Amino acid sequence: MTVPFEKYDGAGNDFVVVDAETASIEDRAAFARAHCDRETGVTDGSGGRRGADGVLFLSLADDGDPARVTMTLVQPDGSVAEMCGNGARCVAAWAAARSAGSRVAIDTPAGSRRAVVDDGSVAVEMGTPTFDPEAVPLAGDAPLIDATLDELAGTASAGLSVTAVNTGVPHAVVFVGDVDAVQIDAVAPPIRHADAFPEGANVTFASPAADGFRQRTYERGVEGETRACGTGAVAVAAAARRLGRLPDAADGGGSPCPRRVATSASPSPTTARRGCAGPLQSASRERSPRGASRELRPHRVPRGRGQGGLDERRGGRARPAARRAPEGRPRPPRRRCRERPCQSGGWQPPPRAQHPPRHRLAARRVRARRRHRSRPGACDAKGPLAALVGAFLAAEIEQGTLTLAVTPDEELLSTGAHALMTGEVAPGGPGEAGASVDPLPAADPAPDAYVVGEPTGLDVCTAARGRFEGTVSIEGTAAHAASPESGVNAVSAAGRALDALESFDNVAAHSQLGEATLVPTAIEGGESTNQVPAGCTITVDRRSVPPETAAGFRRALEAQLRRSVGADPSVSVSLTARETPFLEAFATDPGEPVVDALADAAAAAGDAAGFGQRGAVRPFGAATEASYFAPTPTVVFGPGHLADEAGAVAHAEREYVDIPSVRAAATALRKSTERLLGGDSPLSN
Ligand SMILES: N[C@H](CCC[C@H](N)C(=O)O)C(=O)O
Repeated sequence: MTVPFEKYDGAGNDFVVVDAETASIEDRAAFARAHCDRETGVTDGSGGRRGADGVLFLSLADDGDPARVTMTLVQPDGSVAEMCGNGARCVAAWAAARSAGSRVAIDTPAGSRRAVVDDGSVAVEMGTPTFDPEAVPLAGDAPLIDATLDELAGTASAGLSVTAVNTGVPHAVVFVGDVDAVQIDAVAPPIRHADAFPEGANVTFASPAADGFRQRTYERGVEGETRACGTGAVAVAAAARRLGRLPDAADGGGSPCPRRVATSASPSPTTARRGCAGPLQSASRERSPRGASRELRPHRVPRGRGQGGLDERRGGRARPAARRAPEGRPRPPRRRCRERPCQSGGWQPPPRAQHPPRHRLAARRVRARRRHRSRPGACDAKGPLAALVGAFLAAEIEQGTLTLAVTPDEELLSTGAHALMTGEVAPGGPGEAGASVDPLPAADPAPDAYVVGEPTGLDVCTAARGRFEGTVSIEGTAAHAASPESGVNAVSAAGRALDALESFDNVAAHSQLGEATLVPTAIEGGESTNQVPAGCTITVDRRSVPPETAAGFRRALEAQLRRSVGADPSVSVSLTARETPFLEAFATDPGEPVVDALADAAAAAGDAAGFGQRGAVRPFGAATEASYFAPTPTVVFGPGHLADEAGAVAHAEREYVDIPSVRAAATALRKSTERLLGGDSPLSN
């Protein structure tokens, strides 16, 4: 049998291209193994390279704009790759040459990708890179960010720092001083086959260059180095951004990192920029070596100009902000407890707060008018912050470390908490351009517990639902409404999709949080009243319960919708992109010492202040960043209420907090801290 083929080259990645509509090949893996071989494989007779980096089997749908093509890349070892950046560019050029328009929709196993072919140059939408361990995929349940793998000890790749990212396919990105000096055939295979990557990984080395990075990739499926790799280029950009290795933005601000990254027609290095603004501060208290001093100091601050206690003369490290007098006790073993209230836009005194004379405070409330949606007021979360600061300053601790961290942007993207926990300053996050911070969990020893400040009415909240927003995209084929059979109606298919959303049942009811919910909140489709609509999107709001993650939800929903809607039209689900992790569901075991200690102390303080029964252990009713700190035991606690008998309080014009409840919260936090960091601490280490 003779199989017609073409040979395409994308930035150095070369592919055999076979039109799957005209050539039917039974064993695609055997075909690819035979014809991609660099010694004995195909040649196009023009003196070019023998063999290929893979075979692209392509099916072009009948006319449409954009042209729609299904791409299957079978690699030299017979495996199928979910995505290939340079392959996709070749596919776009191939499809555009066979259709009228310049726009192409490429269906890959990793999802649908749009491409534009313009005068010989091809730009392909590359999707959103993810470090989510489930999506990479990784064997463990923590992201792999600039970390060494123990299992590489004794191999040629021992000690290399790896960052795992999925850009359609998994990549292990390794930054080195000089990519040209890397013995890639020796160094890459141990990483490519590491147990950490249950489905293997492409291994991409990168080193800084004048205008970006130089890159070399050892490809899974090729089992060798290729001359270029599009998903690898995106992986370098994503990892560089995550690790703060991108050059500063020229203007020192803004967020020029694109959400979507397109490979260009030339094999140029990848560059991207970022900028950040706003403070991130935290403070630690611990015994000095002689047990003598306590200090309040910025614990971690961004490198850069002197905001938030920075001192350039000290190489950008924090300078002490305040000290307290020596106490002269011996230093016991270190132990940490973290406290972290969040505040959008940095901490500010409550706008128009009233400060009556001290002796009259008990009967008065601080009222604050919200001037802007992103500036929460008195109870969300200035009251909780005041209580945490009060407790932090007053607590008598006998052992361990108590840290107060104040981070901005809780209401929107949680860039402050994200930086605190990962060391990564997301675009638009706190600090200067190119900032980095010391991640809190890297402290030695790691934290035992976190208390997140929120208005809980002095109750101890141990769980909360997560919140994700996603878009269901249905893509059919447009046709004249007079002959509907010649099209594929995306709006009709949306009916089947809505039914499937009703019955979506991915996760069992949670003991503390009950059922997850899934609500379609917006729907859009069709362009003209006499046309079979080709596209329809449904926006969905998911309130999740453990153990569901955002990535798991997306995958499960897409699978269910594909089952319900069928193959044509195509259905995909994407999560609304954000620069920081989603606020996922969290649940702390109510038996944890931090829960007990705070519940007892809150009950006593509430009682003493005449508030009646307080300190109940219950779920929190609003979104919270607590999942950023979990699975370390985390509780949400503070004075004030999200709503009272007269209606909404938090985020409302009438937002207020009772000063006596701020005092009671501070007392509860102080007493519970003293119990947790006292001589008879119930903490285990
Ligand atoms: N070998 C890769 C896929 C090809 C990626 C590459 N050629 C690109 O340009 O993105 C894998 O199995 O994951």
